[in-house]
Amino acid sequence: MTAHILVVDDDPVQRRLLKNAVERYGHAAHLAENGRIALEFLKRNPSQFNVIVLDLMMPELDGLGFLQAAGEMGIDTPVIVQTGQGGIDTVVQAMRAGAFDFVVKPVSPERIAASISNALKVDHREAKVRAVRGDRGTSVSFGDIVSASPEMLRVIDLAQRAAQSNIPVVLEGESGVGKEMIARAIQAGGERASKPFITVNCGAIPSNMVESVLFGHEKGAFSGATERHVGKFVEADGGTLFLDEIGDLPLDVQVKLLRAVQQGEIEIVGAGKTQKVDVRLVSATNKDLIEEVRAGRFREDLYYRLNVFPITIPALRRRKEDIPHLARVFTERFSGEQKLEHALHVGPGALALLTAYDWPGNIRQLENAIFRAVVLAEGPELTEKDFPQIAAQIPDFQSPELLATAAEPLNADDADESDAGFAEAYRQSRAESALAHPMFGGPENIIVSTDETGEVRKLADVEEELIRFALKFYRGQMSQVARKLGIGRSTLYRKLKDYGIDPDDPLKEAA
Ligand SMILES: Nc1ncnc2c1ncn2[C@@H]1O[C@H](COP(=O)(O)OP(=O)(O)OP(=O)(O)O)[C@@H](O)[C@H]1O
Repeated sequence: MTAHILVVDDDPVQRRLLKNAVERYGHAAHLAENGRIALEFLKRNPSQFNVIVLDLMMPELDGLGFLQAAGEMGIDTPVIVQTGQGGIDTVVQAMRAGAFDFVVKPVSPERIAASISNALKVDHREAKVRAVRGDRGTSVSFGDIVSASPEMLRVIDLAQRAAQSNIPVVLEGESGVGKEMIARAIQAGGERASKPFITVNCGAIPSNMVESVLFGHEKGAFSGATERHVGKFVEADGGTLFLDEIGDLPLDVQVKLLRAVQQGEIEIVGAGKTQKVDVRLVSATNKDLIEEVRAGRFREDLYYRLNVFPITIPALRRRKEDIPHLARVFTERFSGEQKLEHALHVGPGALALLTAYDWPGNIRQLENAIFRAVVLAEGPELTEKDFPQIAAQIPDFQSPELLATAAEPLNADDADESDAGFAEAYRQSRAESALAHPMFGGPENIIVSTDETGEVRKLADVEEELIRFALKFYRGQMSQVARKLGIGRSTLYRKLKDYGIDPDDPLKEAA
């Protein structure tokens, strides 16, 4: 099948090279000199192209501007962005804006062809997936939030307490750490669960519109106000208003927000009177708000009003224990959404790689990486080969095949800081496993059926080993362990007692 590829690049040499590469692999190339011209093509015929190859640095409308505008137009053609060396921040932004893949310039014809071929598979299969993803609904409970690290368990504990009252909460954390997810869980876990949850991205609204968006306006309130507009505060009445990127709120609107918080009333633009509202506020920021106060960009009085209950959600690289769990949960979910007959597994190589990476775009970036890997996977297991972009960014990543050598002595000098998480845990758990079960020094994830004399082992011994393994595997999360083993929690506790297993240290032999 001939696919139609739109190449958007302001550099004529690049355009020609990409055109040649695209045509060499049997596709038709269409060329645009910048984002504006590309958008015009799309306006004329939104489904004309199968894949878009987009330069990020362009005059008139750059790559990010194009992605945003295309998203607003509902264009869902997979976009491959081209970036210069070291432009990881822009790549993260591009991925966030919906890009499918990225290639680093200068790009070889083979690399761009492979990326186009992947994007074409997504183009075919993803339409179905998108429909399912769109249906997932927005209701999130605390049970949906994957958390294994002590840091995240603490966040959940604080958030659950906040959910019990109407206390204003500020969620702090980098982009993609899960602030909105926690905000939704707070709403769903409290008495306002059945009431509206309204989100406003304060950073995305033009500053002259913020007041009208938040508080609404009457018809004729200002030139262009041809209709009455209901503001977000009124929409959220009785429920929760999630103010995302609160640090971007203009100072004059901050004064009005302060009144809304202090007195529970708002003034609709052009109405000349106030209106009572009952709104629970959850705010989020990826800025250091106190720093914004010091710099005079955020009102101190509003800061103290909103920040009654601050919760900081750490970046994913600070809680690497969560990565394997998130990876498994996302893989299972996307396998289901893809309607795969059997859910894919995440192999140890992939887990080690994903854990070694620092994820500047946090959980959103991990989720997108797994989504793409599941869509494109060929076999029953995701391996490190399914994450080429991640692998390319950790050139000294140690292949897990090497790590899998059981009693290999640990050499701390080998692992740099980013490797430390899973790779170290993996080696340690293998070493511990070999110590605790010296006769089963084979790969950790194998339960051997015969003992050293060649006879079949006792059922109880195998059961004990499996329970110890499951406790380690699910990091002591008892309800998950019981569920996965297919037994009730009370049965699990009885068995722990019978076998003398300490759930906090499952590999320790009973005294
Ligand atoms: N602990 C978690 N378990 C499962 N999924 C998560 C978790 N945290 C975040 N996610 C998923 O990661 C994605 C990003 O999360 P979310 O939008 O809540 O982040 P955010 O911090 O609000 O990002 P931004 O600041 O960019 O708005 C979402 O798809 C969310 O469902």
